[in-house]
Amino acid sequence: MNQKMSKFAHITKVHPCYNEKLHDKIGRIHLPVAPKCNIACRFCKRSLGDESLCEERPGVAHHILKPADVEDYLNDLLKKMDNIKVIGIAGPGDSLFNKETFETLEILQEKFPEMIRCLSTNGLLLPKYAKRLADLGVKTVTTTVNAVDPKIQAQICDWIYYEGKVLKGEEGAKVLIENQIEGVKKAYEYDLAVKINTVLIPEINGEHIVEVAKTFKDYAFVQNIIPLIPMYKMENLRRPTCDEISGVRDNSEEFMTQFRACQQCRADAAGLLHQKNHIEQEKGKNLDIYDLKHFSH
Ligand SMILES: C[S@@+](CC[C@H](N)C(=O)[O-])C[C@H]1O[C@@H](n2cnc3c(N)ncnc32)[C@H](O)[C@@H]1O
Ligand code: SF4
Ligand code: SF4
Repeated sequence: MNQKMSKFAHITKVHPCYNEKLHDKIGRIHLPVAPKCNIACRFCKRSLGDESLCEERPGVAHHILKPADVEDYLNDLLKKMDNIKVIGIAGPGDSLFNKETFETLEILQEKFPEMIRCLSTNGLLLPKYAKRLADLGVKTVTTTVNAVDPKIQAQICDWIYYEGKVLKGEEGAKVLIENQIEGVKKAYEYDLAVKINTVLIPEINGEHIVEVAKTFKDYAFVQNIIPLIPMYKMENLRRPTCDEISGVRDNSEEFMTQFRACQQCRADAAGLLHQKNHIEQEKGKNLDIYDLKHFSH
C-alpha cells in the first residue's frame, strides 16, 4: 500500500464511493441544502419540484432542505435505513457557495458525529474553505475537474463568479483550474480524501482526461470518470459509448485509481447506491411517494 492509500485506509473501509466493493453494502444520504452555484457548466440543468421526480441524475432534488430541518429529516431516515454510514452534500448547486452547507455541517458534527461527512464541489472555493471543512470534521471531498487546460475548460463552462466578478471563457477557466489544483492540494494537506469527478464529453475532453489524472495523482485518492448526460447547452452532444468510457478509465488508471460504480445520483438520494429499487420493493409502492413525504416541509 503506498503512502496515499494508507493515509486514507480508514475512509476506504467504509465509504461506498471510494470502494466499489461496498457500493451494495453501505448507504449514503445526500442532503439537498445547497441550491446556488458560482459557475456555469454547459451540461448542468438543475431541476426541483415535481418535474424532478422521474429524473435520476445529479443536479435534481424534490425540495431544498433547510438546515433547521436536517436533524428531523435524518432521524426519520436513519430509523428506516440501517446501512447508512455517509452523509453528503452534493448540491444541487455548489456546496461551498451556500452558507447552508456550513450550517448543516455544524449540525452533523454535533448531532451525528459517527457519520462520515462528505461533500462535492467544483473546487472554486476549496482553497478558501479546505481548513474549515477539516475543522468541521469532513473526511471526504469530491471535486469535479473536467479539464486542466483553460482552452478546453472554456468549452465546458461559460463563466465563473469569483470575488464579486463574473469572469468569462478562458479567463474564468484559468482561475477555476488554478483554484482546483490549489484547493485539492490543501485538502490533501488537511487529511481530506479527495475524489476527482470528471465528466467525459467525447468531442471535448475525451483525449485530455488522462491529463487531469496526471495533474492530481499525488493529491487525490480516486478518480470517478462519469459519462455526459447530454442536456441543456450540451443537449446536442452525444453520450460516450461504453468502450469509450472504459478506454478513458483504463488510460487514466495508470495515474489514479478509478471508481467505476458511480450511479450519477440525485442531490437528494438516500440509501444504497442502487436503493431506489430496494425502497420500491420494500414499500410495494413507488419511490416518488416516499420522496414527496420526506422532501416536503
Ligand atoms: C450537480 S453537481 C453538484 C456538486 C458540484 N457543484 C460539482 O459540480 O461537483 C454533481 C456532479 O454532477 C455532474 N453533472 C452535472 N450535470 C451533469 C450532466 N449533464 N452529465 C454528467 N454529469 C453531470 C457534475 O459534473 C458533478 O460531478
Ligand atoms: S459546478 Fe456543479 S452545480 Fe454548478 S453548474 Fe457545474 S455541475 Fe452544475
Ligand atoms: S453520485 Fe456517484 S460518487 Fe456520488 S454518491 Fe452517487 S455513486 Fe457515489
